[in-house]
Amino acid sequence: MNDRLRIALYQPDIAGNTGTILRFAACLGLDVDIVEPAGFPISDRSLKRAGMDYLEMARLSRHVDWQAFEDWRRSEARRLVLLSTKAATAYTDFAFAAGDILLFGRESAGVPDSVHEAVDARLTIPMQPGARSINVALSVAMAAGEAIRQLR
Ligand SMILES: C[S@@+](CC[C@H](N)C(=O)[O-])C[C@H]1O[C@@H](n2cnc3c(N)ncnc32)[C@H](O)[C@@H]1O
Repeated sequence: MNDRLRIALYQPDIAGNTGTILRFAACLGLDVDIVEPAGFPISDRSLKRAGMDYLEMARLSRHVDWQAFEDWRRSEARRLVLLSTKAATAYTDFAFAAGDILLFGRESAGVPDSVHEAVDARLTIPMQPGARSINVALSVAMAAGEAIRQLR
């Protein structure tokens, strides 16, 4: 196993967000996992528009479903760290480690309870009272930015 940070997207359903995240990850040297099914084909025009030519640089692994992703992750002995609006620990209070996978939920529904329970840690980005959630690509940038800051 290499010690790069990874970004995992659970069944993403907005192609433009995934393209933005793939561009971000390519620029920063992060690997990306997509846990399928996604709500769009990987050839989607919005994904290509947001990811631009950075898609060619992106290190993307696709997993056919959650079980396939989990089997692979356990074989690599990587920690899985979920970013969730329902977590109690602030992402800035967590000690990230090399090789961690930061997991983000789908835009429409986050992750199911079974996934919430399967992870090693659950973190939140504190928001103002009444705010529901941050765009998933922005939450990737915030959490990955903090992990990179700690591990630099
Ligand atoms: C648009 S949000 C999902 C909203 C969904 N209705 C829910 O209740 O989870 C998409 C993903 O972005 C991440 N996210 C958004 N805001 C967040 C926050 N304040 N803290 C941590 N993660 C957040 C989470 O991974 C979330 O599953």
